[in-house]
Amino acid sequence: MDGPRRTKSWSIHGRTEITSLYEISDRIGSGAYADVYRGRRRSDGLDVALKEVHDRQSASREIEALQVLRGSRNVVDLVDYFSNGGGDDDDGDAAVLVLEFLITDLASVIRDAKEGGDGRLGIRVGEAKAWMVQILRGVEECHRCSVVHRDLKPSNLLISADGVLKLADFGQAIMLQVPTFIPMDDENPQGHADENVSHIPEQPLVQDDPQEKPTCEADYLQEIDGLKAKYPMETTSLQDGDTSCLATCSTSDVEDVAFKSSYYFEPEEGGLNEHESYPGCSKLPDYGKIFFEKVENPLGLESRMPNRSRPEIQLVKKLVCYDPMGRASAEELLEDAYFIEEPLPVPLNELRVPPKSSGNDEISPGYGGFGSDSEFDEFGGVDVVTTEKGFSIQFL
Ligand SMILES: Nc1ncnc2c1ncn2[C@@H]1O[C@H](COP(=O)(O)OP(=O)(O)OP(=O)(O)O)[C@@H](O)[C@H]1O
Repeated sequence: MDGPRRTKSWSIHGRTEITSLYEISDRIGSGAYADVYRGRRRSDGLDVALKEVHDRQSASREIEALQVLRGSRNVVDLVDYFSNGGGDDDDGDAAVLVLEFLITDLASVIRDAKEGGDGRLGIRVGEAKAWMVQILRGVEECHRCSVVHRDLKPSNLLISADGVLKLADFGQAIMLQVPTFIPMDDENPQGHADENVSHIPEQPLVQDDPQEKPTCEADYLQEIDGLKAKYPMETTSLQDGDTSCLATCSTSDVEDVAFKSSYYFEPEEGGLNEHESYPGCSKLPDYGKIFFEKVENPLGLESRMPNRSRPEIQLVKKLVCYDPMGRASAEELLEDAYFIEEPLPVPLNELRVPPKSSGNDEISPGYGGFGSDSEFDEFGGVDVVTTEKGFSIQFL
């Protein structure tokens, strides 16, 4: 007779090194790679979320990134972690991250605003700005530490009861240079994270020499080849990373390690060409894999965003700029005129923080699923068609 079937939830409840320190209660979420449980630290009653990650690479990426980002106000705090014991998910000893517990997320805020929770429809401009500033601060903190999140979406932006927004879910994150590790036991005298750590990324997630920047096109292409060799192409199903990559218009998860961002815009004879919108884009490794349907008589953002202020439209333009050299950084955007014009960002205690609600954006959408995840609705639907070269995206 077969023994009892081991389920995913069995593993965390059966691990005494975890249950001796944390009381584990309900499962509060699950995603492509993880099950998340609510918990309480036995020593002091701290509310935590225990994230059991069923994928080694995702776990090591998240642990590395969160260690580097410890102390960042707008990034979820990694309280502790337990490495996996060498097996994969089915061995029942997945890595478990102990995170500060956050009660809701931005997807719930948006959903609540659409449904008119609290008797008010929509998000006031001052509230939207306050959320945006916090997102930008979180992104700026990541980039300052050379962490690229690659999976930003409303359900990965968690929010505390007092309105502090924190970037979470770093399972797709990459490090662009060697991180300075802060040993967990600096702030954790019990030292159990250290004892349990067998965490060594299967593949290095960092570049060998962060100082060496490509100086010319040949160096740049050589660097891309080197990175490709170092991070072989993964064959993954359509998970979050792919979706995020789609949002930045790249086609694979791993190839975009440092520089990837490709667009294919079929130039017209004598018309708009790559020197106008994205100089050098044809030299990028994935050039030609994605193309957009030609837009006849483009109307411009102004017509799609009626009744918006000029700084607001300018801000969006800075965000959607094709050329990464022309695209604004989070640091620059934090200084943007939009955030100092009236109405100003509201103080955190004026933000509406509705309870977490479940919606269809909890599971990452596939390529066809843009419409449910955010305010893409405002821009109409998206039609994605597989083609011989890759796929084409048509904004309807
Ligand atoms: N620190 C936390 N506090 C409260 N809830 C959390 C926390 N971390 C995660 N969750 C909940 O668990 C869900 C899944 O977590 P997370 O997004 O990190 O997992 P994932 O498997 O990487 O998900 P995805 O499919 O989005 O990649 C989240 O949407 C959230 O509802």
